[in-house]
Amino acid sequence: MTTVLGRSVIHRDLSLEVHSGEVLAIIGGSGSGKTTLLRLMLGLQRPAAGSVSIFGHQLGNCDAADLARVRNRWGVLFQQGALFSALTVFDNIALPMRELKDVPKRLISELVLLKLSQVGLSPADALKKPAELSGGMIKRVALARALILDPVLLFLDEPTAGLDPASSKRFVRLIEDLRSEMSLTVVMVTHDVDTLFALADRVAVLADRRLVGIGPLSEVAKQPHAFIQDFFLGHAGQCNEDYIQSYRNSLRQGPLTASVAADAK
Ligand SMILES: Nc1ncnc2c1ncn2[C@@H]1O[C@H](COP(=O)(O)OP(=O)(O)OP(=O)(O)O)[C@@H](O)[C@H]1O
Repeated sequence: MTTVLGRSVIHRDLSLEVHSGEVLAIIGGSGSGKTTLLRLMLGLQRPAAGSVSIFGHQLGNCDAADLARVRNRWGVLFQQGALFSALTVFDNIALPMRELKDVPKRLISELVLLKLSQVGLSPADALKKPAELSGGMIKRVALARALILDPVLLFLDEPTAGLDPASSKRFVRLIEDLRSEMSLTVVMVTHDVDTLFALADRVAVLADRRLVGIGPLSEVAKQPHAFIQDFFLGHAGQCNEDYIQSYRNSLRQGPLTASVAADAK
């Protein structure tokens, strides 16, 4: 696949496959085309050459009904949460269900409250507006909205950006819990090494308009490309299976409910 924006070639002959059930992380320097790649996968942008296929459908060839069906099988967590400031938490989360039109009101209510509790928020939070929420809570509400249609695929754009280290750890743990509970496939863009250690099964590295590395973190981190070496600088001793496993185990310790309360504004 080749992507051109304006006069610039952003990706040249790039090929990427996402495996069912995995967490694939996309990393790369600023301006390397990570967000553009995500937008291509979401059908928000078209490649100049090549194609994007998802659930057996080629995005460029789908009619509106097929595209809607495909979109209903994925959820997206945008970088800033992208909540509507005029809507309550409840209405923000309910939005994708209301767009389906024929879902009964009572079912919408039940599902919104269920998703709220799944992301560690209380029914009282449903009445709040985004301005009344902490950064960690905004991410949780945005995640609840991304999951409201029970997707099989979840896209995360910089899921921990803007969170302090403790909130970031809590949010990563929540993603991991939900991922295993819901058997999700996850594609995430991140620049945060801790988030990679915590979640990624495979890492894809964008640089020089192409993928300069793809595979398990422990293998990718060994590759000599300058961006990869800079990215993992100071983490060389940690990029091995034993460290990654013990880091993941340490994140799982302690009750989740207590840590959720710490995100409250
Ligand atoms: N609409 C556009 N027209 C022309 N160039 C664009 C457009 N949108 C983005 N670009 C350029 O495409 C390149 C890739 O942008 P993109 O946002 O995908 O990078 P990124 O890796 O996500 O960067 P960051 O980590 O800084 O968010 C950048 O050089 C950007 O300037």
